[in-house]
Amino acid sequence: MAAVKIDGTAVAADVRSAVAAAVSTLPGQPCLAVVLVGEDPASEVYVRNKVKMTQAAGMVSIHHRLPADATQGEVESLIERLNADPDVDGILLQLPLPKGLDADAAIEKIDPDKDVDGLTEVSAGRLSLGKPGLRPCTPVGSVILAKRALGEDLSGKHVVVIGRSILVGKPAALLFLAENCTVTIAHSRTANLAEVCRGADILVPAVGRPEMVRGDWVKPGAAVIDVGINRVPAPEKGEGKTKLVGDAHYESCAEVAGFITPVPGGVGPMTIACLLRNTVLAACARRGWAVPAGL
Ligand SMILES: Nc1nc2c(c(=O)[nH]1)N[C@@H](CN(C=O)c1ccc(C(=O)N[C@@H](CCC(=O)O)C(=O)O)cc1)CN2
Repeated sequence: MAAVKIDGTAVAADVRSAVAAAVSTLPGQPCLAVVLVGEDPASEVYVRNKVKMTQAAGMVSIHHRLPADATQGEVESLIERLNADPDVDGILLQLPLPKGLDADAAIEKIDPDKDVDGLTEVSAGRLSLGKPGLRPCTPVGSVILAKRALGEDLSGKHVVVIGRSILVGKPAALLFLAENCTVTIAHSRTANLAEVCRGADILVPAVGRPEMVRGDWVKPGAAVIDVGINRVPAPEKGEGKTKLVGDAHYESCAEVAGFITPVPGGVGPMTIACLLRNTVLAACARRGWAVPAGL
């Protein structure tokens, strides 16, 4: 039987609606500042969408652009200005940064209470200690989609996350652990990777290797939450054309899985929706507002 497709675009729209409804009940407007350095075309699109969706949710959007030859000092002093600005609730530094800039050092300058990407060491520490804090957006989106597939209670499910990146793999593993799942982090040195994956009730490929996970890696009925977004050549669409594929080979995995997220239209759209949610949570925590119900 073919897997049920989990429509991340629709779930993300639900999350954005819940954010907009929550914002309309707040005593003020949360504000998100997005910093884009350079002219990476994909980043331009993501930032444009972030600005548009922030405004559509009733929040204030500030967009700062720096040239590709901006210095580390210029990036960090902009972040420090945004830290000091009482009107700014969330700061997002769009990644990747142009070559020559140190993204980790720049991220570390972000006030953890405004770290709506959940990427600072303080945010990572809060997550690993199970303390309240802002959580990385894509991993949060992955957990929400897993719950849409399998129900709110994920306790006891065996989750295999493939990949150990700071942006996705490690925080996703910790978030599933917080849901009382049994979590395995697999990676490039994992022995018998296919066999490890076949043990998963929830399989989360997050390695950036196009269509690496095949149907025979999937336990019948499992949920595949595909975090990979890879642009690959698509000669079938014409010369020089490309398409997006996940880290899972959709057709073969869908034959075996119970649920699967597509690419595009799966985890990707959840990233911005969860960013908007984090901005509201950051604003409530900083300004002493109660978190509206439904968030
Ligand atoms: N500071 C950050 N930088 C980056 C992050 C991040 O979470 N924080 N993630 C990615 C880019 N990203 C948001 O910034 C992002 C990626 C993908 C999508 C998305 O909706 N993808 C669509 C396909 C879009 C397309 O056609 O190209 C999908 O999967 O359906 C949204 C946001 C790296 N940088």
